[in-house]
Amino acid sequence: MITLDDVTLTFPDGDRRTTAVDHVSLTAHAGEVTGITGPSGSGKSSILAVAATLIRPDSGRVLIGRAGAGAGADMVDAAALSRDAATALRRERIGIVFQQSNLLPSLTAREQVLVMAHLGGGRSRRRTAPVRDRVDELLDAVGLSAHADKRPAQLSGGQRQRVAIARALVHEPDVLLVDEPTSALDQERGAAIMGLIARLTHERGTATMLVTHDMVHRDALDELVTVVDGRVVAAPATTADAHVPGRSATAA
Ligand SMILES: Nc1ncnc2c1ncn2[C@@H]1O[C@H](COP(=O)(O)OP(=O)(O)OP(=O)(O)O)[C@@H](O)[C@H]1O
Repeated sequence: MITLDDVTLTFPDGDRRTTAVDHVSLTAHAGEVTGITGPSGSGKSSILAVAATLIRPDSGRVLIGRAGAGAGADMVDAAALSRDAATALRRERIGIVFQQSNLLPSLTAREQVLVMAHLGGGRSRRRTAPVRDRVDELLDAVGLSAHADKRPAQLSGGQRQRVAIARALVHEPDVLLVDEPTSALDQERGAAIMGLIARLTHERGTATMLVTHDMVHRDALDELVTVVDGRVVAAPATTADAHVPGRSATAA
């Protein structure tokens, strides 16, 4: 799981500071997709950057723990780590999928994932499996076995996102952070990517935090947090009892 505990983040803004994240507390549980939504500029990407240890917050804790670890035994406060230790934590325990898939143009789909598997430590719980087997298993899991030898230019936008997802999962991270995964996709491909993220999250037990402004894909989220002006305005709700404005109108 990952917990942001009373996190505040400000940025310099002329001679004052802008508060991008304002005392935010939220948790993404293992095996669940927690969506973060809200208007443009509300702080969604900033929350994700703090969760990813890419930006250190002004205050608050970023607690990361392994799925199944009892009573916080394996919890680390990423916000309190040195830069090097945060980098190591990110490599080993956090997978990140950005809006654009950021693939290397010269590498095939398989090579993109292999490179990531060889980079950094990682501490796969299935270390016994050779790296190549793990990579091929992941490519299969994201539905890309038939395209493993293609380069990004030969893949569709949705296929490129699938490679990015496989790459983010190759270390079997505790936490998966996903920023607007459907922004470059049409609705059908977007729904397929969201369904894939939900399935892999449930199967692999990752604590997935996913930024989206698009409630079309609400059903793929287990929980939903709404952020306005850097603050959480709606507590996480389960799929069963969440009321999403406009959802019933869409269904009608
Ligand atoms: N690097 C930065 N330097 C200064 N201000 C920043 C920086 N990054 C974000 N901000 C400010 O912090 C606030 C939150 O921005 P953020 O990008 O987190 O919002 P967002 O909800 O992800 O927006 P969008 O949906 O448009 O991507 C905004 O006021 C933005 O201008």
